[in-house]
Amino acid sequence: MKKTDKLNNIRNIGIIAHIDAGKTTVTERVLYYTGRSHKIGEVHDGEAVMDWMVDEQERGITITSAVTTCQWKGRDIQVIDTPGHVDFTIEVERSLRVLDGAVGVFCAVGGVEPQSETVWRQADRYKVPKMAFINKLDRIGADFFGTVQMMRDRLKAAPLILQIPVGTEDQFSGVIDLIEMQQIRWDDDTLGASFSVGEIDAELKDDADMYREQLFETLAEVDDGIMEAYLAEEPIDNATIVDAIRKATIALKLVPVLCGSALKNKGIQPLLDAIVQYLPSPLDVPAIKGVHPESGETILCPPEEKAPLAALIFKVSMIEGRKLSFVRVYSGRLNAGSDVYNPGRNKKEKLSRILKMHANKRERVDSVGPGAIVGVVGLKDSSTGETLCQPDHPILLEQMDFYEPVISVAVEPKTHSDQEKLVQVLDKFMAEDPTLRVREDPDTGQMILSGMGELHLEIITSRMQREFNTQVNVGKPQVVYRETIETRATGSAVFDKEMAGNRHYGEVTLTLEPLPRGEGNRFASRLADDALAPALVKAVEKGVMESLESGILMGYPVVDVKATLDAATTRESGNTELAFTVAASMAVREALNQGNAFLLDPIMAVEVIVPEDFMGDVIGDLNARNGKIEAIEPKLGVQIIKATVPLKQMFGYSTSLRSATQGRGTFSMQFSRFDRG
Ligand SMILES: Nc1nc2c(ncn2[C@@H]2O[C@H](COP(=O)(O)OP(=O)(O)OP(=O)(O)O)[C@@H](O)[C@H]2O)c(=O)[nH]1
Repeated sequence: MKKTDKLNNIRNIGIIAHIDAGKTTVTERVLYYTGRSHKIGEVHDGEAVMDWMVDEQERGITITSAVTTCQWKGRDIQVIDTPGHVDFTIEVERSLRVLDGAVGVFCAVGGVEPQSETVWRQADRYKVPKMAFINKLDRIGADFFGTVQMMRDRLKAAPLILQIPVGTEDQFSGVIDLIEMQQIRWDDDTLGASFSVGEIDAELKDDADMYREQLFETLAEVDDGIMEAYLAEEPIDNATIVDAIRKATIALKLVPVLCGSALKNKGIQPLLDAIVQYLPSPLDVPAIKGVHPESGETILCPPEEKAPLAALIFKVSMIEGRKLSFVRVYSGRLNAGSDVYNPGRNKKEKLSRILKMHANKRERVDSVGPGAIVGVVGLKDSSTGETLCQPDHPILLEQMDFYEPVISVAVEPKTHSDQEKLVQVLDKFMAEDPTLRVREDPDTGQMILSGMGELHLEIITSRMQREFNTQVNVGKPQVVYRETIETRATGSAVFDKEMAGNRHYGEVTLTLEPLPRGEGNRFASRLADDALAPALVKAVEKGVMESLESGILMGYPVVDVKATLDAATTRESGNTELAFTVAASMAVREALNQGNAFLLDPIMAVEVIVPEDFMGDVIGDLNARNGKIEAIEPKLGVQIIKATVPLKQMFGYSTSLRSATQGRGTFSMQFSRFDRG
């Protein structure tokens, strides 16, 4: 087989969905029908192959994205299972970075829920071509066409219906394929492994004709060839239709829609066919770009074996005490036993093993090329979001933006032996999860964990106790703030000490001034070039930046300030970097004291969906919580209220919304920015 043929055969896909839409069940069925797993694990029995962490089994939700490779009709499909809870959007983003295509799974009863919208928009942002699978057609209240309409309204997607369901709720028996114009019926006795393809039932023929007509109309709108043939009423063969759909999907113009019931084993094989037919191979997506770490010059990473290596670490997991890094190769080859270079850390690393992943089972391989997504053992220092390349061809792939942790809890070890374990365990968690931050409270000595949301921290503290047998008392969740200053202020400090027989001297005057929100921190020097040795200016900058890591009010990071070095005094000898770093840090603290420091609240973007009747109460409640209403959009009998609200006002919101709307309101929220609360 030619190399390009091999790349053509790869489909790197993710399954994205709202919590409970059925991603795990769909993935399970995919593994079953592709022959990699011989038993269907039901999520509600806590047996699913992908959900292998105890916590996930107990909660029935998928927390960690696991990648798994399977084969379908000669193609390699690599599935990344992504989490649906908004606390874990970072995991979703990480996976989206390395995918070439995605399947959105929707529940036919719940339709497109706010969190599916969030994930869908993230996929849009990364320009990921998508398909949709409308699941749970066997459930009471299932509404296939209603869900398709919601895709138009809520996701602003252009759905292309390729199948219509036959029967609904407990009568759901199969689908009509609108391209082949055939009816597919699944055999319940073989868990859906066998199915028959035959003529469309007479009473469904008219519907099928109408939806096939619609399919052509939709396709003709985005494809000139189809348009011409359609207008001229010429016959269009199926291969041409498939080809046009593939092009439109990859060009992000249309979203092919399929349907079924994963739990009842219906609809999965055509979904696999469609993944292969319509979603892109690594050759079909634009080559990603990186930059040269020094010159900043743009470098393209074509999916070619001969090109220099460019690979991205998108996840790090600690499994059985070993660090396993998940890597996507874009260009070149990754070879077991070889050295790779991490330019972000200026470090060489050795790859000891490359593993193809099947949920928690692994297969060793010697070498992989472009398009591969594999687990790698042996990387010591590299972490999530970093690039691996060849030392003689350094490249930095774009950094991923991480979300701010906004909630924290204090944890206290229960016994002395727990105390010893705690630090090690936390180190492991931090290696896996860049959104988790840990610091020690200087006053109480407690460890403070900060994360993306209450559930995120709950899962971490519960894994700590169960997987690592480290028992802790967990405090109440607290909001994580930032600190900044209101007014410009100056600080001066001298550090003059003899330590271990050496004199250290440094004297610094600097000014802090407020910057607009979201600008971050900056450092500048106003000194003439020869006034202070460059190494000492660097030492001042280091002191400033370190000092800004914890503010004077409550020890939260200080943001949005500019520090300018105004003056520095040296002596004949003893002008050390250490002294200038410490003096700078002391000067910053003085300036913070003078600058009217204040707290910045995490402000959340909140979206509430309520039936019309309850709108007044819900808006009143949001106002009472110091929220700002940004938009109100009516939609099919409900109102979508978009608001920004300080996180500290959102504790207990779900209970209060439930009682204000007789349980009919739903909401989602996401971190927006730090600002005055
Ligand atoms: N009736 C019915 N139930 C289904 C179907 N697919 C999944 N379920 C059930 O819906 C629940 C959620 O399914 P999961 O597969 O865990 O959903 P998920 O989207 O992976 O959820 P998270 O992992 O929590 O994000 C489970 O109880 C499944 O058994 C379906 O086609 N029909």
